[in-house]
Amino acid sequence: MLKRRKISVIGAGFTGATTAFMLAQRELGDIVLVDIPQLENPTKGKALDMAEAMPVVGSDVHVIGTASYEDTANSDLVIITAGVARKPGMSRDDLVNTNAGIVRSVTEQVVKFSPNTIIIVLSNPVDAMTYVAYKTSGFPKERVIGQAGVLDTARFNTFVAEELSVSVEDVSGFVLGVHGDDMVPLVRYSYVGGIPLEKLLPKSRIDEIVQRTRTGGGEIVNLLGNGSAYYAPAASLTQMAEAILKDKRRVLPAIAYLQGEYGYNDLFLGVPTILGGHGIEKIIEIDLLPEEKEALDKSAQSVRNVIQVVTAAR
Ligand SMILES: NC(=O)c1ccc[n+]([C@@H]2O[C@H](COP(=O)([O-])OP(=O)(O)OC[C@H]3O[C@@H](n4cnc5c(N)ncnc54)[C@H](O)[C@@H]3O)[C@@H](O)[C@H]2O)c1
Ligand SMILES: O=C(O)C[C@H](O)C(=O)O
Repeated sequence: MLKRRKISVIGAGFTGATTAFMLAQRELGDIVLVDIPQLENPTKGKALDMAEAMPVVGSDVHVIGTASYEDTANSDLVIITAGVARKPGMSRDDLVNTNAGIVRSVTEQVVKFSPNTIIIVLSNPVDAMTYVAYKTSGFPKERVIGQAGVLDTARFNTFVAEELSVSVEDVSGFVLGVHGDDMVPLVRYSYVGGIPLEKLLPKSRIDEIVQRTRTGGGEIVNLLGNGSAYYAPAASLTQMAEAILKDKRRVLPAIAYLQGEYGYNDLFLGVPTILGGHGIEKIIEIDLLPEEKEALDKSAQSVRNVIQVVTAAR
């Protein structure tokens, strides 16, 4: 008999609820949506509403809402979205002190009830929050992963597809590094239908798209006015979850623990990975030109600066 998969989504706010719904719609597993005790009823309400959509979308999964981590026991996958989101004028790094405490306490509970699970972290500043989850969990490195690159690459792909008036399916961008303004969109490794992007657009236009990608999260924060993006982040988490739960071995950018790869140690940073049933199956190392490595070094340094804040505060 096939075993039903269990996915817990911690944080039932904009990204958590949207992710739970996308996962349920895709029939990837039973969903446990968790938030704080003060929000138990709204969390139950969101979950019940989603469950009642399943007959319409034709998906046989259970969705429950709860404030009790016992309900998350033996999850195959846990997605952490708990924490505060930034407002206009803030950087993601401004969230570090509040969210480090939340991610630490959530991870402790997750690990207590699901010692064999895989964790994907979304909470910002996500590179450092993935580090916090890793250190708190004591899990092997392949089972703690951060989401950034799928979203940042999706933004890049969106802008390129719009510019060239082609299908988004044919654009294959490549964004590495920190989830922040120092991220590294690698134009040299970006293609449209197999054709190098540099052959299709002038450098000046590509530079504008790179800059818009770097500040893509902030563009949405400014438009929303109170909160940050959630549809594209939820879609990105769903793609990563599917790769893991179906052991697809997808080649996707993810925030991974580096031990020597790209010349960095004891650091979480966005790199190309193979995502499969064990989590990060492999980190792919690619050749970088000196200026690309310099940009990645800057990215790595900005993650280190935030990690320092987290470790100094302990
Ligand atoms: N990495 C990325 O690409 C990316 C993308 C989007 C959002 N984010 C980040 O994800 C986080 C969530 O964003 P959002 O838009 O869903 O925010 P939100 O405010 O809508 O939801 C956050 C939820 O977390 C809950 N929460 C707080 N403390 C908790 C705890 N201890 N246990 C359980 N739940 C708790 C809150 O009650 C709230 O419901 C933010 O930090 C945001 O910056 C990251
Ligand atoms: O921009 C944010 O604060 C949220 C998220 O990291 C994003 O990129 O949309």
